[in-house]
Formats: sequence, C-alpha cells, structure tokens
Amino acid sequence: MIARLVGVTKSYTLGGARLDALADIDLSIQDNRFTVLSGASGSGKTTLLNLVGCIDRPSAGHVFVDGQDTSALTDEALSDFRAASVGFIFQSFNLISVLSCEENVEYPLLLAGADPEHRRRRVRELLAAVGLQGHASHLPGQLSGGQRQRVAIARALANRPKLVLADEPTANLDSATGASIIALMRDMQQREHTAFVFSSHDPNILSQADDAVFIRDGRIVDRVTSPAVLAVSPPAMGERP
Ligand SMILES: Nc1ncnc2c1ncn2[C@@H]1O[C@H](COP(=O)(O)OP(=O)(O)OP(=O)(O)O)[C@@H](O)[C@H]1O
Repeated sequence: MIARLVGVTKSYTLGGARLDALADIDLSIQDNRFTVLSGASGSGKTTLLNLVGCIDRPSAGHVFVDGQDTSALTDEALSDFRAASVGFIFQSFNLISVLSCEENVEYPLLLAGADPEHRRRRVRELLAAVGLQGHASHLPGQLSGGQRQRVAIARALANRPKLVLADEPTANLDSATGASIIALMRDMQQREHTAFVFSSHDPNILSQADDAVFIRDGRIVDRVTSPAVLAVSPPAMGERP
C-alpha cells in the first residue's frame, strides 16, 4: 500500500462557520495501480489529493505515505519527503515558461542532485516515452495543451516517485486530447510501475481505472475495484446507482 488515510478530517472556517471539506476519511491506495477519485465539483477531491501529496496537513487523523506517518514530520522534512516520494500533474500544467521541455523534465532531477549523465539519459528516455523527443528544446509556449501535459507527465516521473497525483489533468483539454492524456498516464503508470491517483468528474474515465473512489460532500460513499463494468452505464456524479 503506497498511501493510507486514517480518520482524516480537513476543516476550514469561513465567516465563523466550520466547513468539513473532508470528514472522517479512511482510505488505502494500493501500489502500482491506476486509481481515480470521482466526485462532483466541491466534493473534496483536490483537498484529498493535497493531503495524500503532503501539500497540506489534515485537521485530524493521520496520512501515511510509503509507510511514513507524515504528521510526524516537520514542515521542512515534509517538503523533502514530498519531493522524493510524490510526483504531481496539474490541470494547468504548471511548467516553467522560460525553460525548455527537456529543462522542465530535468528540473526535479537537478533538485535531487542527480549527476549530469543520469539526468541526460532519464530526460531523453522520458521525452521519448511521452512522444516528445522532437520537441526537447521547445519552450512550453510553443506547445499545444496536450503536449504541455505530456511534458508535465514526464516531469512528474523524473525521480521515479512511487506515487503520482494528478488533479483534473484533462480539465483544460478538449475531450480527444484528454482521452489521449489519460491513455498516456495509464501507459506510463504501467511502464514505470508506479501508483497514479487522479481526480475527475468525468464518469467515462472509470473504464480506464483499476480502482475508483467515489466522494460526495467530503465523504467516501463507495469504492470499486475494476470499475470498467460501471462505465457501461455511468453512475450519477459522485455515487453509484
Ligand atoms: N482554502 C479553502 N478555504 C475554504 N474552503 C475551502 C478551501 N479549499 C477548499 N474549500 C472547500 O472545500 C470543499 C472541497 O473543495 P475541493 O476543492 O477539495 O473540491 P473538488 O472536488 O476538488 O472540486 P473541483 O472538482 O471543483 O475542483 C469545497 O466546499 C470548497 O469550497
């Protein structure tokens, strides 16, 4: 198991009122699987990904990643742990605009102190795997949205994290490009033997996943393994029939 949440609540206070963005979540995420978090807008998907990705801390409960109780880490140690253990893919790509494709993919390797020969080999391998070997020196502004997301996928995998998190990775793409990005993530997940967890409110995506976790109003309302069968007749947003 690559991640486990035990009794996790995340609360915000808005105008004096308490809002539980997540309430009493118990969830295990398995190694080497393609897991989708499915739920309507505002159901808590981003909040959950931010906790699993150690970007945020829970108000109550414990988040374990790769066996580490993240609540036991200082902010600095948590930041180092996150850089070493988790790769991120964002809906708005978040590439560094002044760096070329290869420099964007190389960046996490530089931060991790990888030697130049390893960096060169890994960047070349990843750009080829995402189909961008011919675009290595292009800047993000010279790429399409789908190509930018391909670079972001390569970058997320650079340090061989055991866990990659993607928050609505297809939200800014047309449906055909979005489908190709999901297929690429699936391919890379299997090629790299890593766990991918991605959020989506598109029920059609269920057919691609090994596991589906359904969230509604900050609670897990269902969990399904091999959810392809559900995709034949997609459930209502955030819940199973
Ligand atoms: N920083 C914050 N302060 C206050 N409330 C927040 C904050 N972040 C999230 N929320 C609230 O927590 C709830 C869950 O939000 P979250 O962004 O996790 O949902 P989501 O499922 O990712 O939605 P979407 O699909 O629209 O991105 C929402 O009601 C949201 O308004």
